Amino acid sequence: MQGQGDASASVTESPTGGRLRSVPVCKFTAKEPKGKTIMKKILIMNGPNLNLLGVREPGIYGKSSFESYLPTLRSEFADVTLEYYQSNIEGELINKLQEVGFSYDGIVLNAGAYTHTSVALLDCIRSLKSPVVEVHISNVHQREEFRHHSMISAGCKGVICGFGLDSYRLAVQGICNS
Ligand SMILES: O=C1C[C@@](O)(C(=O)O)C[C@@H](O)[C@@H]1O
Repeated sequence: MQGQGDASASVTESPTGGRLRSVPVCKFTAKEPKGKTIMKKILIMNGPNLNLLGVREPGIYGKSSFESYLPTLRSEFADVTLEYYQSNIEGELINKLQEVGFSYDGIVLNAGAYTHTSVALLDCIRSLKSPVVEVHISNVHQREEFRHHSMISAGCKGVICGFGLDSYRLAVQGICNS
């Protein structure tokens, strides 16, 4: 928590007659009134084709849309503001990451197929202050070989895959715990 500092320096006589300059002291006062809790802010971001969850390959990704899962997730983290953003466009994902990535407590990112291709997303993630957790619904390591490599993992705090939509809950929990 940040507070407003009141820095002051003073000069005193030392026992040996010399003059001592004291180190400036910061007296911090909490900005928030007592009892007010500050909600953590986490963005959940889905990349291309994840707007089709529930419709797209249900045998792999399940039968629920993300929008229908979100209220359950929010109710499990009542003390966290969980925002949601989806785009099929790489540049839009980057714009959003840059917008929130210097102030939010964390980002849960399922970059979809951009996971396996996007140097631009990796560069962006590496530029941010907020921790990013990479998420996949499916276990990408049990699937085609081109899904085994992630371009973005190296910039992420952690990776969760293979737990269906529960992967998102585990990622939010991971951010809250760290
Ligand atoms: O779009 C997706 C979804 C995915 O990220 C997953 O959540 O399992 C796995 C990716 O390989 C794929 O391109």
